[in-house]
Amino acid sequence: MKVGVVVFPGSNCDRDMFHVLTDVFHLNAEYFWHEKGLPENIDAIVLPGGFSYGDRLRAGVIAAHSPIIKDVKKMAEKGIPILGVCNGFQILVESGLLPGVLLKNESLNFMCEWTNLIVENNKTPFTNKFELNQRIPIPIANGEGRYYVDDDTMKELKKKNQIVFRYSEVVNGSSDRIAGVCNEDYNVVGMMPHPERAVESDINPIDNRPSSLIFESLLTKMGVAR
Ligand SMILES: NC(=O)CC[C@H](N)C(=O)O
Repeated sequence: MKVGVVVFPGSNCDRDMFHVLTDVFHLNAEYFWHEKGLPENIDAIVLPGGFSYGDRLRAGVIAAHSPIIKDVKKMAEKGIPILGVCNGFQILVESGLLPGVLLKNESLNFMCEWTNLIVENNKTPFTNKFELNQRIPIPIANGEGRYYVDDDTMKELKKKNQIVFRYSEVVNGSSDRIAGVCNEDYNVVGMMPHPERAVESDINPIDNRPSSLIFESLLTKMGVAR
């Protein structure tokens, strides 16, 4: 199986993500520059974090108009697992693949700290190894991390079980403490915290096991034994 890691001008977590996919989880991964198309033989896609186009206008909005997004949308329709992390999540909402928008944190500060997530939906390709309500210690690093949806969309999200992760406490003013959501088919997931910074014990002072389950869920979904 092959995972495509999409790279935009200003992506800066692409190598960390690639390292984790290949060196930690022994997956076959390949970088794809945003101006290119995606080949048919891609089994999963990751949009990594960073500052695409310097977060100009609004984080993720310019990257959402990149040529590669057309192919990402086609893959999403086919049901291929797609994960957006931080700026990747911002790009997924700006491209319309996920509902809502990421606004500046309530504090207006860039926030770089450890948070705790609670798993709210364990039926996605990135959460199938979790128990519901399982806690994930995981770092955030963003300026525009405040997830916002209007009341009607919030009702829909709840009805369709599209809230995947919540912060255990108020972190940045996100609607309903939402840290990650999925599309109606559950195959497209976006999250603000960085699992690729939390799966190795030497850089995770708390517990690297829960974040690892995000990648192990993908392995399970793809039928890759571990
Ligand atoms: N870590 C990242 O992906 C960068 C954060 C993001 N572009 C922001 O500051 O909102």
